[in-house]
Amino acid sequence: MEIFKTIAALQGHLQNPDRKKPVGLVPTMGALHSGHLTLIETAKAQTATVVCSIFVNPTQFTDTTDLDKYPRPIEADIEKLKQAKCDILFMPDVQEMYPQKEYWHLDIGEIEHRLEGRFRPGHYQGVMQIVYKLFIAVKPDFAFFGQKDFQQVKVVEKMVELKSLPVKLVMCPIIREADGLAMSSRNIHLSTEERKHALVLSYALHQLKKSYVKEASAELVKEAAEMISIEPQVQLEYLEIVNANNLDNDLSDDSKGVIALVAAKVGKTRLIDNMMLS
Ligand SMILES: Nc1ncnc2c1ncn2[C@@H]1O[C@H](COP(=O)(O)OP(=O)(O)OP(=O)(O)O)[C@@H](O)[C@H]1O
Ligand SMILES: CC(C)(CO)[C@@H](O)C(=O)[O-]
Ligand code: BAL
Repeated sequence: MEIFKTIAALQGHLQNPDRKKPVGLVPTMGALHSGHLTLIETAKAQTATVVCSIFVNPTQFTDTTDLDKYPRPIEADIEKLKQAKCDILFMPDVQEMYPQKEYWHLDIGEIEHRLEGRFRPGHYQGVMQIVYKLFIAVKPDFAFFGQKDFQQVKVVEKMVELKSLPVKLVMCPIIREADGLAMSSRNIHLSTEERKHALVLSYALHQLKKSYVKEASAELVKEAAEMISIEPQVQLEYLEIVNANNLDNDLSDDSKGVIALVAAKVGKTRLIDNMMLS
């Protein structure tokens, strides 16, 4: 695996005529787990050169403590990527990606402000800013994202459309621990007790999936939210059933599916999860 820390070195390498196309990009913030490795595996199956980026992007953090304590086990990450036979690792520092202070704003409408956007205002502008920079640096034919960050996929989709970027997005399924907890780099912050309480999130989503009928969705959300709220150390931020096409509460045209999304703090750790219901 080749490792690059600068855009110039990465581009020099990618422009080599021996470099096989298509190129697939897997953007991450590191602290890699099986969810990330599944993205790499999918990228390997669908493209000829796989670039994984590891960059803890400061502009998408709305909480400085969250940024400071974000796990950064870089040596272990490099080892995992080598074992997964990733072709290229791009791991720039903050100075490389943001050599100067710059303004970014792209109006993508309501989709930015719903759900995560309500609790992390400005988060998706930061995500779009860095994903745009990565797309310009790597020029991938395909980019791979996890369904765990479903709203992020929708946001990036909108950016790709508005900026007319020649990249195809591939969304990969959520990888879970054996007991149902969605894998997340932030799970390592959970104590043993909190880890048990966190299970209520995936359990509530499974219950919603089992009992989902469109007409009863408000009632079902209320019941599931109550179940989450009574779990010790779990503070629910949102639980919503929305149209998977536009994240709107209007389910009248549900031809692109319906999805339940949840976010909660478990102790001090903020977790998200979601599940398609139809
Ligand atoms: N459990 C998972 N299953 C599938 N994809 C995942 C999973 N967890 C993360 N991803 C995807 O990996 C990519 C990089 O995510 P990131 O590095 O932020 O990891 P994370 O585990 O989501 O971390 P965080 O704790 O910050 O949410 C994103 O596209 C994300 O959706
Ligand atoms: C896409 C991403 C790597 C941008 O920093 C990040 O939001 C993430 O890890 O999902
Ligand atoms: N996985 C999304 C990145 C973030 O939480 O900032």
